[in-house]
Amino acid sequence: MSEPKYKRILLKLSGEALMGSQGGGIDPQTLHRLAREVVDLCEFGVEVGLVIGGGNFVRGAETASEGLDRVTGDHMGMLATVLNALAMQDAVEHLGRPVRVMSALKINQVCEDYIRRRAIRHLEKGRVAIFAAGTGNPFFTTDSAASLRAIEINADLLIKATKVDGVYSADPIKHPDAQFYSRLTYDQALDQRLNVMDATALVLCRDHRMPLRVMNIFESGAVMRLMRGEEIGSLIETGEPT
Ligand SMILES: Nc1ncnc2c1ncn2[C@@H]1O[C@H](COP(=O)(O)OP(=O)(O)OP(=O)(O)O)[C@@H](O)[C@H]1O
Ligand SMILES: O=c1ccn([C@@H]2O[C@H](COP(=O)(O)O)[C@@H](O)[C@H]2O)c(=O)[nH]1
Repeated sequence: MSEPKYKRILLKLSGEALMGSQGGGIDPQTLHRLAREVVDLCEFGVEVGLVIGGGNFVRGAETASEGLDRVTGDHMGMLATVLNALAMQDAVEHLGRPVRVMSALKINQVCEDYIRRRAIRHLEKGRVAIFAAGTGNPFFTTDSAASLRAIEINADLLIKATKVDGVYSADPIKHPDAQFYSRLTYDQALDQRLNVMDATALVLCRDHRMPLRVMNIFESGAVMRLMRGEEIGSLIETGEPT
């Protein structure tokens, strides 16, 4: 396929995967590999919005269980996503691709504020737009931020690139014999509590008919193959009303 199957995508990258084999932080080789893949997608003609998690640094729910105030922990988590976004901006820029970080929290000496119309303009101009600081609100996750931004920028597809190959009947890390689903509806994922993505994010995508592809972040070149028309990972869609 010489034309990409999807014109505009929102790619959600797992923060935790960025740490590579290290116990935390950012592994430079993993960062570079992912940046290369993003730039390759742009060169193929895909407009790419990115959301990167913060799990390689802080998760508010985890720090709360250790005694830190939940909202403070969530603020720390959102700032962690800014660290990842800035690192990715640098890596993408080094590969010669124009890129902008836009933050949901105001830190405009470091990066741009998130303004929807500006974000769309960046994408139209072929710049990678990295949406940092999640939704800007505590008690949410970057999965919800990814769903929100995908809908706002009118993406053709939301991709969650994570640590597993797709959606299973149960968490495949805890249940290696779980069944793989290549296609399912949001209602199925919600009813069966298939926790590959949080419920808020799934409901938002379902209600706005945003298709979601869940795939493995560690499989090099997989997003490009998807753009070339291959079936990779699991596709979640809004079912037809009964
Ligand atoms: N039914 C399921 N199918 C597939 N994965 C599942 C399922 N239930 C739970 N999971 C887990 O969900 C995880 C993906 O979500 P998680 O929020 O942990 O990661 P992420 O959003 O990619 O990372 P980060 O929070 O670092 O950005 C998978 O690694 C998998 O272990
Ligand atoms: O809208 C949001 C997004 C994120 N957070 C906090 O950041 C961390 C890291 O994000 P992950 O999705 O877990 O990678 C998250 O655990 C929250 O603490 C937030 O508060 N609001």
